[in-house]
Formats: sequence, structure tokens, C-alpha cells
Amino acid sequence: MTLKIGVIGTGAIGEDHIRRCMQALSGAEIVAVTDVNLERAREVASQYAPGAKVPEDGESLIALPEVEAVIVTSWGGTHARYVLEAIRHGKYVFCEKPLATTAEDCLKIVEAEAAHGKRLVQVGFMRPYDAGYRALKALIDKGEIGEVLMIHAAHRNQRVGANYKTDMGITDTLIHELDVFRWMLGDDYVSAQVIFPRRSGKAMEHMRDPQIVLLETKKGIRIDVEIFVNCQYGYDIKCAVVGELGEASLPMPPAVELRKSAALSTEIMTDWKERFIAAYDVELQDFINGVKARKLNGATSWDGYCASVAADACVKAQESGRIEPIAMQSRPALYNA
Ligand SMILES: NC(=O)C1=CN([C@@H]2O[C@H](COP(=O)(O)OP(=O)(O)OC[C@H]3O[C@@H](n4cnc5c(N)ncnc54)[C@H](O)[C@@H]3O)[C@@H](O)[C@H]2O)C=CC1
Ligand SMILES: O=C1[C@@H](O)[C@H](O)[C@@H](O)[C@H](O)[C@H]1O
Repeated sequence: MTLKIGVIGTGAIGEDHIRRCMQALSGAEIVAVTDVNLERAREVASQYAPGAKVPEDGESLIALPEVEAVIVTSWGGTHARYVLEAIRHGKYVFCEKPLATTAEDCLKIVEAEAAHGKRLVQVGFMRPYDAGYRALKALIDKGEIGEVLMIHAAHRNQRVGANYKTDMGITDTLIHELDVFRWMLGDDYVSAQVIFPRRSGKAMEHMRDPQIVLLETKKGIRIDVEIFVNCQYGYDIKCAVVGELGEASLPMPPAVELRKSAALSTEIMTDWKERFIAAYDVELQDFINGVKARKLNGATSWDGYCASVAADACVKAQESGRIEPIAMQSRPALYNA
């Protein structure tokens, strides 16, 4: 059986997921696409999914009887309304991160899904599907470095556009770390602080970049994450986990070592699409298989909510300069492992 999917939002990652479903993965086809920019939706459909319908808005797409599952890749602020609408129709939905831009909206989704009584939502946190992070978690779980004490991490983008604001360093960028560390450590956050080092002259005038986020978990693990979204040289994701017995680091993606002119060099990627291409493939194939098996495996609405609560505290900490507490509601039984 081929799973019939509709996609809302045909920008950068929407287009890439449509290509992925139509050309790289198996068992699914894109039968409808839409975007507030309908011209863009038609262009993407004609390139990758020529037979797809182009309804005038996301709600109409979700209501189409042939659409069995929905992928939401519109701007973050629009996610909640589409995810809630998909749940109302009892349809499976893959929502790109963030699940919603406020913890309050994430909680509405959690409550709607819990009321429905079974999982319908998978959040597009792809790092738990990345081979490097999986290897790192496996090593930690085996006890190779003993109890984890600290994490030193960095999330660097080459540059960002004019619409990117300082708080997006948290809600759009750090949100990946907020999710992946919960998954890797099986732990939750209790507080956050944000420190601003000297501002890079390469950042747009309206934004403060870089920033350092300090997190503390329930177990007392301390995490520092550098967010630097105009680092100029490449897309660089680093993560070193320090335990009682040693340190384990996220591997770099494989790259040829070049020895030339008395120098040894390896290429650094510049684009998230390439850096995590395999993880996105595995993640979406798992969603397709999960819908068919009526059992989703990837990040839950609860994970989306937890990341968002932590993100809200970090944004507050950006403004207050203080250590801000992070407290979750109690977890509905639907999300118990
Ligand atoms: N998992 C990951 O690594 C990544 C996730 N993302 C997430 O994917 C989402 C989209 O990001 P990009 O593709 O980079 O942005 P983008 O700006 O390239 O594309 C977003 C598209 O959504 C459309 N759109 C906006 N509001 C809409 C609405 N109400 N209904 C229908 N379409 C609407 C826009 O016209 C645009 O074409 C964001 O939430 C972003 O955080 C983006 C990049 C990587
Ligand atoms: O999700 C992503 C973007 O939306 C975000 O803007 C980037 O900072 C991240 O590296 C990328 O993975």
C-alpha cells in the first residue's frame, strides 16, 4: 500500500521532504501540496509531484479524503493550527520542528492528542536518527564513560537571513540540542541561563550573536551550548560528553583528508540539508512505516512540548540575564514509554 501524503509549506525543507518522499524513500507518494505562496507550491509540485493537487490552504489540504497523512513544513508560528486540525481529522501528521513556537500551544497539541487516545503526531527532530548521535548514545548507555557529568556543545551556522532574530537562536536553532540531549541522557532540564559574549561584527545589526546557553538537568548534569549563527566558515555541529571515566564526542561526517602544500585538511559542510541528509531520510521513512503500522516511533508531542518549555525559559533568560527555572506539567500516560 502506498501512503498518500499532503504537504503544507513548500519552502526549503518542504521542497526537500517532497523530493525525498517521491525520489529517495519507499512506500509513499505526495498527492497534495500547498503554501501561502500558491505559485511556489505549484512550481514545487510540477518539479517533484506532477500529479499532486494544490488546494488553496492547509485546512483544505487536511480535509481532502485521499490525504492519509500530513507533513507540516510551514513557518513555525503556523504549525500548531495545522497539527490540531490534523488531529481533529484523526490523521497522522509529521510536523517539522518546532512543534509550536510556545509551550502553551505545544500543550494544546499534547492535550488534543491525549484526548484522541493514540499517537498521531511525530515531531521533526531528526538528530536522534543521525548515525553519529546514535553511536554516541549507545556508548553512553553502555557505561563506557561512566556517569555523564557535563556536555560541551556548539551549533554553528555559516550565516542567517535578515528575518532571523536573537530569540530564534533558541526557538529555531538551539531547539535541536534541547531535544537531542533529553533523548541522549534520558533526563529533563531544571534551569537555563544565557550569556552573551562579545558580539560578532558579521551578525546583522539587530541581533546578538554568538550566545552561550547554560543548562542544568535533574541529575545535575551541566551543559553549555554555543549558538553562533554567523560563524562564516561552515555548518558545524559539535558535542563532547564528559563522564567520570572519559570523554565521547560526536563524530564529524565522513570527509576526505587532503594532504597538500604542507597542510592536512578536510572539508566542512555549509548546509544543514547536506549535514543531516541521511538522518532526514531515515526519519521520514520511519514516519511512513510508522503510519502504516499504526505505531509512530519518532519524537512525540510531549518531546516537542518539553523542548519548547526549555526554549521559553532560555528566551526569558536572554532578557533577564538570570538563571530561569524550567518546570514541565505532568506527563499524560499516552507518552509513558
Ligand atoms: N529539522 C531541520 O533541521 C529543519 C527544520 N526546519 C523547520 O521547517 C520549517 C520551515 O522552514 P524552512 O523550510 O527553512 O522555511 P522557508 O521559509 O524556506 O519555507 C516555509 C514555507 O512555508 C510557507 N508558509 C508560511 N506560512 C504558511 C501557512 N500558514 N500555510 C502554508 N504555507 C505557509 C512559506 O510561504 C514558505 O514557502 C520551520 O519550522 C523550520 O524550523 C527548517 C530547516 C531545517
Ligand atoms: O533547523 C534548522 C534551521 O531551521 C535552523 O535555522 C538552523 O539553525 C538549524 O541548524 C537547522 O537544522
